[in-house]
Amino acid sequence: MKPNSQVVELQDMAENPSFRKDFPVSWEELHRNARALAWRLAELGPWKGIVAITRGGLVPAAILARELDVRLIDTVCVSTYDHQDKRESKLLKAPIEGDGEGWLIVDDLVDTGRTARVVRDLLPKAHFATVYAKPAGRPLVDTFITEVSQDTWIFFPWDIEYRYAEPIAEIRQKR
Ligand SMILES: O=P(O)(O)OC[C@H]1O[C@H](OP(=O)(O)OP(=O)(O)O)[C@H](O)[C@@H]1O
Ligand code: HPA
Ligand SMILES: [Mg+2]
Repeated sequence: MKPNSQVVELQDMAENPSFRKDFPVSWEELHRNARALAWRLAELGPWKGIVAITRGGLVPAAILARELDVRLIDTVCVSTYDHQDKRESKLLKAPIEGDGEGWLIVDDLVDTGRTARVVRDLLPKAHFATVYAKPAGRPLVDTFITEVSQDTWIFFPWDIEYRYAEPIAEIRQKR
């Protein structure tokens, strides 16, 4: 997202027919959900290590690593979106070698599942965990915490800042 452009982005989003609802997530909410994910994953471990899908998976991976006492952390670098526009998934850096058995793959969310499919193909035996899931990507995730509808765009705390919020009545008047 461009700096200082949240209002513009939210208006863009309202005009984007694919994403009709916005779902802003605070740092506290993300932390709480990532810890809830850690409780579930703690029962399924122990884990050899974590593979974080950059960049969105880095913050949840750090929280999970702390909670699960995992010190071995790798990354797989995949880029699929240019803000809300989908592109070809590009693999910029591969993760550990092997089939991923005993490893945890972590991302912030699955949306269409395109990114997840790329990483699952690389590490077919790893356990795939995300904080959020949309219905199209849900079958690709082993463990997640919160489901949101497909027409929702999740705004993560690292992509937003505190701003004046227009009253709902005024937003509705303009539609
Ligand atoms: O299920 P999908 O439709 O593939 O969408 C989910 C992926 O999209 C986002 O990453 P993005 O490509 O925007 O890169 P980023 O994590 O570096 O922001 C998000 O962090 C997931 O990795
Ligand atoms: O809803 C979303 N929010 C942030 N990044 C994303 N990448 C795909 N879908 C989303
Ligand atoms: Mg990502």
